[in-house]
Amino acid sequence: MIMKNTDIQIKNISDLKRLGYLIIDNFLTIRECETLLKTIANYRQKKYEVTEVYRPFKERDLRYFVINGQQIEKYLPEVWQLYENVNLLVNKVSSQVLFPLSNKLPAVNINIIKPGGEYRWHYDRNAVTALLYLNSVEGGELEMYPNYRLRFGRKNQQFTFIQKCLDAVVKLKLIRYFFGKKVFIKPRQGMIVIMQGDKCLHSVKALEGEQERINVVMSYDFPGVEFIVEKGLDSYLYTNQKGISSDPNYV
Ligand SMILES: O=C(O)CCC(=O)C(=O)O
Ligand SMILES: [Fe+2]
Repeated sequence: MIMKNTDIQIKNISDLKRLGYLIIDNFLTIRECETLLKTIANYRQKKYEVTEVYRPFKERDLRYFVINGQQIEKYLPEVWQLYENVNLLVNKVSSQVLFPLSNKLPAVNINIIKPGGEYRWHYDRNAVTALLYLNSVEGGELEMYPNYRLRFGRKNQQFTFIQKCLDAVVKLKLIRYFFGKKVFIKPRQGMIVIMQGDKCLHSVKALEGEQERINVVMSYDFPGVEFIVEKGLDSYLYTNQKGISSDPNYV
């Protein structure tokens, strides 16, 4: 079973709070990654659900394939187990008590980006996200502006109009250039990146070469957090449903 000892010594344990993100190389061994990749390949061979999502977007599109958390719980229990194990690590490095999301669809995902695919600029809706990279690829860097958000506060967990405006301003290329500090993280097999997803503006650069980019995206939050925007964002991220024009992260 893939079960990393979460008691590993982490030299840069304070990075999450200090920088907004933390990188642990070789969190999984090459062998563990290859085993997971094989399990995912078997899942795909059986023609279980993998949703293709393509939404053109200013500057960078959302173009990827995803296996959602409901499918993972049912058909890929080892990945669900990993999600629960990584929860311990996330609590340790954040010094917080966080939990898997109660909405299983976005809780843990396998993202598959094909050559030319990319992932739009965004904030995650949850507090902490762990990204586990199962292979090393050309291009497809995670680009991030850590701790780069002006917060106006939330009303009933719903983003206000003012928050939407603030986000739109800080996302502007020129504003990012002058006020942000961009970090590039090249996907390396077995590496895990833990970040404050709702504070770090991030995206994935277009993938180059021939190989697919496969990673596991694990989301955690405080107990009882519910997102009013949930239904809209779920169909935005996990389906190709038409007629969703604006970003349902905000209302
Ligand atoms: O794949 C990555 O590196 C980031 C994906 C991401 O930001 C997300 O799924 O929310
Ligand atoms: Fe994200």
